[in-house]
Amino acid sequence: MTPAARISAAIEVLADIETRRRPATDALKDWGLSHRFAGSKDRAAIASLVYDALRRKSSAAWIMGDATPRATVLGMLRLQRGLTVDAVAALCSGERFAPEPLSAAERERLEKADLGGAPAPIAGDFPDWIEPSLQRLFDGDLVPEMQALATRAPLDLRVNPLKVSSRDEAHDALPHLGAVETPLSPLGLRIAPSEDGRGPAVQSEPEFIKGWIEIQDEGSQLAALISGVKPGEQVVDLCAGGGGKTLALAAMMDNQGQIYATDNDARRLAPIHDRLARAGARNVQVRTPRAKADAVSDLDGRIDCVLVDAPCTGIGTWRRNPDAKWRLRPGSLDVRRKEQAAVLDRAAALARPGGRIVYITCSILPEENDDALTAFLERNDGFKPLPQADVLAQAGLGHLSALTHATAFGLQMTPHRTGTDGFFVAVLQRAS
Ligand SMILES: C[S@@+](CC[C@H](N)C(=O)[O-])C[C@H]1O[C@@H](n2cnc3c(N)ncnc32)[C@H](O)[C@@H]1O
Repeated sequence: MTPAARISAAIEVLADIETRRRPATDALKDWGLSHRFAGSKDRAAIASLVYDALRRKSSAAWIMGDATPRATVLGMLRLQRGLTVDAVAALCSGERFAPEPLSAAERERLEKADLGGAPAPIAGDFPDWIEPSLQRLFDGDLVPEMQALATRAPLDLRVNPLKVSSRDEAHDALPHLGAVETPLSPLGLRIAPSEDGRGPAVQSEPEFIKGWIEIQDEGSQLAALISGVKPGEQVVDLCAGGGGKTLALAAMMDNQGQIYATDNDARRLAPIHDRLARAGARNVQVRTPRAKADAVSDLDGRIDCVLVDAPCTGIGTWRRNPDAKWRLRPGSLDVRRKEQAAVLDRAAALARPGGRIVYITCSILPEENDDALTAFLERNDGFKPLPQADVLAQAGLGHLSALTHATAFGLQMTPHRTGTDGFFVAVLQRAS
């Protein structure tokens, strides 16, 4: 397919997403099935155009004065991809499979590409109903923060010390990936986003298969490190899901002590077994829930560290999943808040006297972070939040203090401040 034909296809897919209100992945899959001549490079390039258009949906529509799929894609090419007006016009030749030529009005709009005077939800490309919440956290930085969350994310890897002696060794074994060291996590390697949005096939690399590396955002790596778990501790990973944090914790503990990994959704937990085996993590007991029974009821009051990687809206990962931002509804935030209260209360019973709860979300909404903890502390006396400076110093991550947003109870990472996904972390200690 020509680059122009890919643009026509992206406009078609966006129209499908809008008219049928369906997830981008479904619309892209259907498009691929009904256009079998398109190769994998074409499909990846079209997906990348669609996701970039979703990243900049509001701002692209604003500069074009028009919210149609065509206008959104044209505006995105200018705003997100930095194409000149002539380059956009050359793609819109009107020839076979190419979009129609630019109108005089479209040309004029693209020339100006003016976001001056745009309200924050437009300039920062987010749904306007979350503006008051975001304003509480970001205040004057709201637009740059949200613009950073509308960019493409790099692909981050975590080097696994259970399998490889140093980050350098892993880096040197994978020169063709063009990775560089992440600036904040001592275990991270970073592959910059490619122009066409296609990432390298990391999972096919022999070093991945041998367990030397895992795919994990630097923010998620830091959240695990901030937990400060040590060899010999008793740890529950209460929302272990596919085990991203569990693997990081096992490496921090050098396979000594015990991690109990569980989740209330057995299906989410399923991939953890293969991942643990590949990573050489041997101190993890997976507790798969059976029916409604509590899989960790025997551990109440015995645990040094309960990791709560809570279910959340995932707003902090919008760089990777821009479709989600336009699908978020107040009702889903309410559901997540109830789940957060439930997992926190469950964690409280597991912590031993003097033990700690590490509360993590990949959200930037105060409702899911400090507010959830305020309500928890009101329901559970006997816990107190530990000062972030102390927590970071203990974890050997003092350099994060100046970079992250300090909140009432924890710290907030963001793409703008830390170049990571938007992770929140707070540590609460149970009285001895
Ligand atoms: C953010 S995800 C976990 C990601 C995982 N820790 C990782 O690093 O890959 C949140 C998880 O919480 C689980 N969850 C939701 N409510 C829960 C509950 N009441 N008890 C335990 N797990 C719960 C969800 O099934 C989901 O897998």
